[in-house]
Amino acid sequence: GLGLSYKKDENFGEWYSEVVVNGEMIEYYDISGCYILRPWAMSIWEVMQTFFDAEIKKMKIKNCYFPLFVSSGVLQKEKDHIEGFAPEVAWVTKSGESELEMPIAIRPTSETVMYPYFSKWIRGHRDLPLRLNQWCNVVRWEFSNPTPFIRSREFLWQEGHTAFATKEEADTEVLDILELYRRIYEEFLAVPVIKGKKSEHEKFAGGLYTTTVEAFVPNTGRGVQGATSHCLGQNFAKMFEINFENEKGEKSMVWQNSWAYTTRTIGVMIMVHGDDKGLVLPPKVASVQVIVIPVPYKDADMQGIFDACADTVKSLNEAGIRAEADFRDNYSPGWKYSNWEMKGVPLRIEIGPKDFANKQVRVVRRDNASKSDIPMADLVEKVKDMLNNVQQSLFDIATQKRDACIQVVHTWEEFAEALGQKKMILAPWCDEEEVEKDVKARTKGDMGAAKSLCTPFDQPELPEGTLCFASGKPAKKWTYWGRSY
Ligand SMILES: O=C(C[C@H]1NCCC[C@H]1O)Cn1cnc2c(c1=O)CCCC2
Ligand SMILES: [Mg+2]
Repeated sequence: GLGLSYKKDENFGEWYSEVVVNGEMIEYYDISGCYILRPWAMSIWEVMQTFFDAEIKKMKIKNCYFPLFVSSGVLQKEKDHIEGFAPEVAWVTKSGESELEMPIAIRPTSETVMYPYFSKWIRGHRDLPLRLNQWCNVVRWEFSNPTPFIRSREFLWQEGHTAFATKEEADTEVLDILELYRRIYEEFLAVPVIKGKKSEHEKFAGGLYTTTVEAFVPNTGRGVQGATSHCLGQNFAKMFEINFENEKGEKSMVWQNSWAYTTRTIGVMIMVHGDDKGLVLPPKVASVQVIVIPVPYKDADMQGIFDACADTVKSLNEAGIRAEADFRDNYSPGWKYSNWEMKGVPLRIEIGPKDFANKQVRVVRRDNASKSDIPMADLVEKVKDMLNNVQQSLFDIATQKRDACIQVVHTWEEFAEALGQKKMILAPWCDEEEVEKDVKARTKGDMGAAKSLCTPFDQPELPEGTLCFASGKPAKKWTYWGRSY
């Protein structure tokens, strides 16, 4: 039938797999871990891309495109960068029937593709800052359970790669980009995130430090890294000899950043807002914000009703609202209601004989199913307000639900209990990597181990003498912990 056969709160994994297909976002593909992004998903990616691309252009960052393929020698150049990840790298070994002389890697990320050319292009301080971005796909042959949008073997992203003369400039840009990522989640996807720094153990090994926006999925009690903005320090400059002559004529290495967000953003939004009727799309990213449906009646003036629907769509479109009408004559209104609810369209407008006679329309909100009758004369303003209310309400409710999952703890017992309750845990930590590894070891299990998610920039008060929840040593900071994707 039309509805979902799994409930979000009972079978989350099955609910998610079903809702991404029934909502016409994803089609499963015959290669495991690879998915077809249908237009209903691609349009969301494009809304975010339009915003982010415009913002980085304001920062004088330029788009480029580097090859998909990486030669083996270059890829192996940075051992710690690749060491832990080697099994994830996909290789081309043949063309047709013949073996390639040298296997060629498919980019899992583009540091090693780009940086030999950064070295060639950057000679003097006038060549700095060099700030490039590319919108592309990358391939990582993941083995843990593939999940549409959240963990796939190929995904779309943007990857920014920048080089500066000073660390200060790099540090500033890291946070400027992280703020854009926060805006993507909170202003577009209506998903609350926490800005913070990754631990030494969780950061990108090739970099100096990693900042992150951390989201959380209440249903699974798992944190999810929403996007990352790294300062690479001078590590890659050393490796790839990216030097410049500064104003004093001295030769020095550049300071670099790299930053990315991916199509994982869409999966997080679905997990947070979706319900048992299907997707629930925040208006900002919905390619159809309002669907207008004629409600036929046996001897009613249907032409008048169809015209009213067309006029409604026209006036909404002229006001910049993405509206469509569903005139398909082979489906009942009831079928259409369920179909567009499954696809998560924020507002539905019904126009039947009574509405038409009273020069009003019936508006139904997808997020809370509330109904209201609006005079046609006030329609555009009222719909604009309703769309803003839906956007804000989705964010407020998601924030309340996320906050309800946060548990502050001081001892291991409290930590273990909160973990069992699928919480995101805020705990005082001594900031020692050995202790972090110990937490992972002590929480290993079939649900996956707990790990540090981030040390929030917004630090609560840490009273003198507070002890680390895991080691009992003097705590240095408050850190979020939990299971993650
Ligand atoms: O990709 C990065 C760092 C950086 N890459 C560029 C964009 C920002 C940020 O993601 C880390 N990383 C993750 N995953 C992998 C690699 C890797 O370098 C390399 C090998 C395959 C898997
Ligand atoms: Mg990975």
